[in-house]
Amino acid sequence: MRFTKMQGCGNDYIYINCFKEKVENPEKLAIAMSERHFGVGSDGLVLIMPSEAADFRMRMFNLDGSEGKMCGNASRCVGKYVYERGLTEKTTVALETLGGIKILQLHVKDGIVESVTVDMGEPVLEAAEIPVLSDKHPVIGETVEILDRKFDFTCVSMGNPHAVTFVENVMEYPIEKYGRVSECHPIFPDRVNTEFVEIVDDSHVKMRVWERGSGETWACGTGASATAVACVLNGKTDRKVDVELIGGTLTIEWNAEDNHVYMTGPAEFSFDGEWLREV
Ligand SMILES: N[C@H](CCC[C@H](N)C(=O)O)C(=O)O
Repeated sequence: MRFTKMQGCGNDYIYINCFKEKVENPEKLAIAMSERHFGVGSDGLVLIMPSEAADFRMRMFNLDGSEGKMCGNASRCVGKYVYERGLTEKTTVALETLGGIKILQLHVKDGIVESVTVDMGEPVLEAAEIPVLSDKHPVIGETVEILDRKFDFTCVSMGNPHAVTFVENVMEYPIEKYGRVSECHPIFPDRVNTEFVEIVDDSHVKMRVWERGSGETWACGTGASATAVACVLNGKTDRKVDVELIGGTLTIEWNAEDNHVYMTGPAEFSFDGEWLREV
């Protein structure tokens, strides 16, 4: 089975063109292919599929085999893939996901998709829809005890659940120690993606993420979007903010007119390959 490895800000996935390949058990395949030693090595698996409701459909699976409802970095890579591999000539592409239909704006120069802007839709702030067990609305400053520390979380869904907390010196922060526990904390019935955010100034933050189902990744598009919303809700930044991640920078704008969150960032091919194992 042929596959393509791509990454957006270092959040790397294996992409399979399901117009040509048949995937029987994506959960098992995600686990097998994502494994670094016996497999390809990645943060998970993304299926590019036909859609009845949009131009294309994307299903994404974390490296533990769990299916994510939406993936920001993968949606940009899908946009680049379908255009440069000739599946579409459109530069505005509708992508069906479990988190709804997302509109991708491909920024093309000389036939190459240099970056993509994704309309991530409106942030969801109702506790029950995130979901998080909290009686706050919006869920700002929800104090949760994790190991030896108390964290104040701002919770947002971008189609998938996020818990954002503000820290100092994020690049040195022990996020595995705390992220691994917050991921499975009982107040998050569907588990959660946890973002640790350091404010640099009104339009620039640094963020690291412990992702549900994948552990620390070098970038998270839905997480960067949730981070921008949390920063605005807490009065820490403007509505347009550069989110600096380990693997690169995403520009996020929470538009005051339409309440939509827009994410702009890169997408890159790494290599094509052929998977030879029966899974
Ligand atoms: N781990 C996430 C899915 C991947 C999201 C992230 N890689 C992104 O770019 O948005 C979840 O289970 O909700």
